[in-house]
Amino acid sequence: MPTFAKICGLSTPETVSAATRGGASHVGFVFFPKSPRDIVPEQAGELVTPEAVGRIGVFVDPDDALLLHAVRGARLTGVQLHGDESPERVAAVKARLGIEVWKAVPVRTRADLDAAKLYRGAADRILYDAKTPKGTLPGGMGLRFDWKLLEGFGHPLPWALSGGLDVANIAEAVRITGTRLVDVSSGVERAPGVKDVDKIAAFLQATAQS
Ligand SMILES: O=C(O)c1ccccc1NCC(=O)[C@H](O)[C@H](O)COP(=O)(O)O
Repeated sequence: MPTFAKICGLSTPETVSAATRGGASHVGFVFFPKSPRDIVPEQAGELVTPEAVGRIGVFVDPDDALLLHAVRGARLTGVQLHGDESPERVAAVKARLGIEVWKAVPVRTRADLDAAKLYRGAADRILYDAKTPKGTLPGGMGLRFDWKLLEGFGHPLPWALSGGLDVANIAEAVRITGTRLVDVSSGVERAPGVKDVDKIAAFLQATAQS
């Protein structure tokens, strides 16, 4: 079974092209002003991707106006909710937008995984990401959690793994967790918010071989 990859936090034609040429199944655009990867929906809309590649917008506790604007402007096929959105809010977003909804679940301990169960029937996919320190960004920090926590966990929904992945650790991450979809941001950057086409290519190649 192949392992698919989402390259997150893209903002230029060159890096989007590196992701799609390298076989990424999804690209991610961040709509969060505090992030160094923040992009306006119209700019994301100009970034061309093949039909088969999912276009996922990343949001932190967005209101409906932002969601609707971004879905249209950036031609999103899905949204990733990376804040404190409740299961009810996630279900309402899904009903309103009618596209795929991913819910990020921050993980540091095994007990954190239980939050994923609350989103059964609300989200389409859980994205397990590393819990970040208070006062910092909720994602895109290059932090990883103990992947062994996922061993034996009964996943309530389709899922993806993220947090601190890079070319050097992707094979181990896939081996330990058995994940079929990974998500990366900092691990394919040369500085926060600055993606590197060679790192994107190397990560996707290593993922395909995992
Ligand atoms: O990437 C950001 O700047 C960001 C900001 C606010 C919320 C979420 C964000 N990113 C979400 C992602 O999907 C990242 O790819 C994920 O957190 C993994 O990031 P990294 O550990 O840097 O690979």
